[in-house]
Amino acid sequence: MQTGKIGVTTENIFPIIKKFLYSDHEIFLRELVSNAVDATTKIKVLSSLGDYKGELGDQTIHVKLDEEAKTLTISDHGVGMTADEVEKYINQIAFSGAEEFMSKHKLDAQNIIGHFGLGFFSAFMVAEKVEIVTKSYKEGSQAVHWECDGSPDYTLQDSNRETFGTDIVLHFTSEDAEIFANKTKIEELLKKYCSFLPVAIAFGKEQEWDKDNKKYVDTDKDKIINDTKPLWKIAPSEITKELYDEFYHKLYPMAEEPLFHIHLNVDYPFNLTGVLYFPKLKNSFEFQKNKIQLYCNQVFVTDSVEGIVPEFLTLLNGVIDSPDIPLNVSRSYLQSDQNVKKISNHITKKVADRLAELFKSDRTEYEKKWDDLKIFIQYGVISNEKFGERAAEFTLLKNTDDYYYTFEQYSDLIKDGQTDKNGKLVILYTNDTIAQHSFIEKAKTKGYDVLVMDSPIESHFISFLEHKNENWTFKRIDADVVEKLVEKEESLAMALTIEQQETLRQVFTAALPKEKEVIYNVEFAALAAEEAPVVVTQNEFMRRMRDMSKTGGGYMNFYGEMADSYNIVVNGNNPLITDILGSVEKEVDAGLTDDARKEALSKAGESNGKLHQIIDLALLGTGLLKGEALTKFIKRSVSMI
Ligand SMILES: Nc1ncnc2c1ncn2[C@@H]1O[C@H](COP(=O)(O)OP(=O)(O)OP(=O)(O)O)[C@@H](O)[C@H]1O
Repeated sequence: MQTGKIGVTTENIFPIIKKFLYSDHEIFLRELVSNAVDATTKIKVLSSLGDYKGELGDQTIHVKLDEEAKTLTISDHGVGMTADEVEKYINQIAFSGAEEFMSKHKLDAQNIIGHFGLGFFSAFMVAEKVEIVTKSYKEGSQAVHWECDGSPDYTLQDSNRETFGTDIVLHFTSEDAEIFANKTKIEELLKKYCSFLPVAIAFGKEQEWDKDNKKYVDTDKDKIINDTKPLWKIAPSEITKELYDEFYHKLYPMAEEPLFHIHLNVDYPFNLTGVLYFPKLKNSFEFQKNKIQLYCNQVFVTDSVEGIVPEFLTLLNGVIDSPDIPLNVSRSYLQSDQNVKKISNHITKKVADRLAELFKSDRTEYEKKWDDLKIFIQYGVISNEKFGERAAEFTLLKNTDDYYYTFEQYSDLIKDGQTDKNGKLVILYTNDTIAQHSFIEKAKTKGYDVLVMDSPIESHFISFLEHKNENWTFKRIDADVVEKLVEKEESLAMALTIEQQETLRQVFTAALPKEKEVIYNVEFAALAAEEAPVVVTQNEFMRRMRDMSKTGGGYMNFYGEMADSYNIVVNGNNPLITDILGSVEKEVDAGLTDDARKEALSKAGESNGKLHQIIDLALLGTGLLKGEALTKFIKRSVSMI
């Protein structure tokens, strides 16, 4: 057996690091500013421990762009480096001085950003040459000047720099200079990645309006681009609602007031701080996703948290900050990271806790917010089992009179009147109180309660609830005639024989509008004589599958492609129906052969004005009478008058 070490030479690995270290070239700035922040934090720590006894001075980090020379300089007043340290931390890739510093001074991950000892080299993704001019804070240190042109060869020599700290100078490649040697671009990147870093970062000067020249001019004052103590790092007890709202508007300038917030603050078993906001979702969620910003020690990492937090939580807004979310790695790694999983479970729990607390402490207020919260909670219930279990206590159902009920309260309310002959609880709902008005009225007259269920994912939610509660069945209010919505033992006798129903079916079919996109099925029901002669309903199952296919996908697409189908329910006990039957029977000779009879019945149907009128009225009542059929109806009605 032979053992050995695989040889990795810098000549081979360096170009790979340069090219593939990060997918996004712009993060070089994040890395270099983070290093400057780390160096500044270190000197502060050393000073507080008494290991550094001198003055700290102004610690602002300066970022300077020379558009002409195509250079960018990042200057800090941090610990600096001795020649030996440059040798160790810079010349040896993947040796992190940050890690070493933390273990030496027994700090946890909360203070220092760097971990991997790779970030500095991201400079070579955009620069053809990088210089470091640095002087260590240690007494008697010699300042040094390091320079490297992107090949593994570097030079290191003494420098005459007098103050401790570090300047990193990037000379952009001509290609990258086109993008990055631009003030607006650098400012945009600093705002994106560094807005909440804990040390002040200056870029350019504050401007003021020059009345004489009518333009903005630079003042002497440095422009600080960041907020060094962001809200999520402040103890909740010190923050007023106004401050939370103000911070929200800083993050999302165009957004409406949020509904409420959750302040996250965990230090065991992982570190997590943050503030999450519930936006007003109304009844849509398409444009709301991906607004949570993820930070690692106040450094912006990403705003696409999909895969990192559960899907439904991406509807929330706000900031999550955790040093336990690794900065320098790919998304696929992030998703499988154990810490990320724990964090995501924790947030789910916190969100559920907060909702439960709001519900318990002020139900009236909670009910007022329900319409804006509903879609979030429904989405959570469907997609996240743990959340679903918790949400049973604070999920509400709203009826057409704007009363709100928990599941338990609602089933108590309707169980006497709306249990069918098989012992199932029939929950009636509408998704459109205006279009389904006549159905709702009928149901109410019968003593039924009707829920308003109109979110875009309502069909999924309803199917989910039916799946969880075997004893529940949901029916949209136009799924059937009111007498059949909740089926009871006793039903009225039907005045029509089977043969008469068959005759009428053919007559009705001939009179119905012929549309490509719509299928009508003629059915008979034994309703009270004074009920409408014809009612149009839509089968619950088919309709729901079609609705779900619009928001769902997968096998449900099959339903989405099918034509709309409606039931034309004929009230066999209404005198108008017996009247139409009488006139048809008079018209069609009883002794005809089957085919001839069929034809004669069709003719009789097509030419029967009364029949057309009752069908059209029923279609009109459900908003289905359109186009040519509507024009004919109006003409016919006028001539009748
Ligand atoms: N501005 C600076 N001042 C002082 N030391 C620095 C500075 N920049 C880099 N260093 C030293 O060089 C080391 C390597 O930096 P590098 O950015 O490559 O890695 P890191 O910050 O440790 O980790 P990460 O890869 O997570 O950024 C740092 O840990 C630090 O000791």
